[in-house]
Amino acid sequence: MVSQIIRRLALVPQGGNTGLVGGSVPVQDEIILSLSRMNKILSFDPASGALVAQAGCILQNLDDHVAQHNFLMPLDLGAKGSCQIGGNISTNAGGLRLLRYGPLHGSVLGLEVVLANGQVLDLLRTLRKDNTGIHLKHLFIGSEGTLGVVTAVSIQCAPRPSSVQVVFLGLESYAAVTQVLSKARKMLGEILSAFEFLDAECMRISTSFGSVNPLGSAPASDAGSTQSGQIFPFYALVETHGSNGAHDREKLDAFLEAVMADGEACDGTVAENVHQASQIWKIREGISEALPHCGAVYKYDVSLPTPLMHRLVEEVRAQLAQWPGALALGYGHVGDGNLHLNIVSPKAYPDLKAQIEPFVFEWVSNANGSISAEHGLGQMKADAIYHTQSPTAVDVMRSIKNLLDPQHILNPYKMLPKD
Ligand SMILES: O=C(O)CC[C@@H](O)C(=O)O
Ligand SMILES: [Zn+2]
Repeated sequence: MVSQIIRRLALVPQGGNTGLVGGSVPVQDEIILSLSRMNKILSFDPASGALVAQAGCILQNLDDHVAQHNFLMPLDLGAKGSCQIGGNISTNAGGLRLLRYGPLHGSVLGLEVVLANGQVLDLLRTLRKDNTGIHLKHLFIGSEGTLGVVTAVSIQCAPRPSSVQVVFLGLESYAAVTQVLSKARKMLGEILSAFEFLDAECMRISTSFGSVNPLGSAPASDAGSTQSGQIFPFYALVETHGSNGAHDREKLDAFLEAVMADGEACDGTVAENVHQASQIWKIREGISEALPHCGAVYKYDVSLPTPLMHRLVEEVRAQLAQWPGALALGYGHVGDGNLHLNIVSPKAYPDLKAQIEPFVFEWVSNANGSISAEHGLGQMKADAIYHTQSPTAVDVMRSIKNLLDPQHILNPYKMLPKD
């Protein structure tokens, strides 16, 4: 660190390098600072659930560790087998169960951070409550390694649920997805742990690359669906985490019965075992992995008011006719108002991105949404920050950057726009 200050060499902190906006990839000649060998678990307190670990620990390994004490990491991502906790913190990763366990700003108890001047900022406490001045840890959660390098973390784990239930529903419209979401919030309340949706295009792509649609080959349901065996316009994956299997199942059955009886869902299935549950999750988690097999992929990760989420996909779709073979698909964390809009095309059309991207960003901005819900800005979206943040907010961010990293040696060219 000291020699870097003298030479002012720029560096890019890198964890599992699983990000989607180029935040951990050098732009010019920055040195990659890999955290991979800082992979020690420092302590776990089974009374409070506080875990202290170095930044290079892989999320899955941490979850396996706390599982021995019947706890669970408060975040879960498709990339859990390779992403690292330091990267998760630095990007404020959201993931599949934010709906239940909240954002990292709530569960991170403390951090150790190396500053640009080489000082170690020790904020590695395990306290739930600590109102002694400004909560500095929040500056480093989600600032993508531009203000300091996170080297260790203390995080609040949640009790591991003894009962996990997964339901998969086929629906006729996006409006039905939002109605079923309201019903899930009401009827499943405190046990609801995830509510994800995908459209028919996603189902087609995910099943072409190995996932199995549990509603695709099922016999007609009790609700009299005539559509089993076909692809529904929309699907919802609903998961519960609870502590009493019989009660949770009772609640889930009542929920399923209600959404069928009210005509909101056309078909549905409950996973009867862990294998079936993971097959259902594979449909959802497999989308992102399957997309690159379809050709060029343009990715958007936006926050929108829930009722508007799929309208954006439809409006983008209406514009794609001029690029033969290009498809827009929508899926994501509908319970968190987070849409993953992806466009795939058999070949890369240089003008597609140039025309569609401003349209998407302006649409999101007009709807008071965010152009980056959970993936961050990295190098790919940094210049789009003004679509979500005001010039005053960006000025404050720049001032903080200049204060903590006056030489701009920490992850330069990321998160903040060029001008
Ligand atoms: O690839 C994407 O667009 C989303 C990736 C990830 O955030 C997910 O929720 O699967
Ligand atoms: Zn996501």
